Amino acid sequence: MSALVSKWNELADIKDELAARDWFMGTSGNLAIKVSCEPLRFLVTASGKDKRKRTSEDFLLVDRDGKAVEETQLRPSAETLLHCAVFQKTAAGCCLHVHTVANNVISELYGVDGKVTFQYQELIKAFDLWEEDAELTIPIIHNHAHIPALAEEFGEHIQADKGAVLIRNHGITVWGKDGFEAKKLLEACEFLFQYQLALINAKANFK
Ligand SMILES: CSCCC(=O)C(=O)COP(=O)(O)O
Ligand SMILES: [Zn+2]
Repeated sequence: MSALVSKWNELADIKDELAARDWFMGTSGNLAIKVSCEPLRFLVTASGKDKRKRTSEDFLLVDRDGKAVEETQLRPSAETLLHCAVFQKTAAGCCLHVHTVANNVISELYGVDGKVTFQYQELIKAFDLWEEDAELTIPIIHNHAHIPALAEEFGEHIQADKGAVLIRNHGITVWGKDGFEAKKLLEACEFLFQYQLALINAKANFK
């Protein structure tokens, strides 16, 4: 099997799993997986599609600038520049972006601080934080309508081969060395967000 087909199938499987969690509401979300380093080529979701459906037109191959490599009617995701930033700056192999109610509410609650921090939570180990007092800090950036500006600010927070950034009242983008790691990090983040919201709610109702 060619690298392209194998990466296509890997990304399609991840897309199905995230769809099963209902993380692609209203055609939101976009996914990317690296196919080659030299030259940089990656598969990215086509823009505006219902990502819960599996079709032969779900992804297209783009270059390091996010431009389609072959003639196609498909448009790369409107947010392809964020995936470009990840693949240009790191050795990551996969980058996932989803909108969920939990990640949007957390981004609004903590948006004024520009970050949200988690400590004494087992699941921060997904980010290789093993010390008992370790903290996971996720930056929260402004939701610039101008995608190059969004990608610029996003890029300032890409400091390792794995990471996560919240975009205020928009969604989260995570990346990791491969599809398995990126999905693990995304699930860990969503767990932490849901926990935090449940805790705030429980405390408000605690007599
Ligand atoms: C309808 S959601 C608005 C665009 C967005 O934020 C998103 O994640 C999906 O855009 P795409 O171009 O990747 O379909
Ligand atoms: Zn989005």
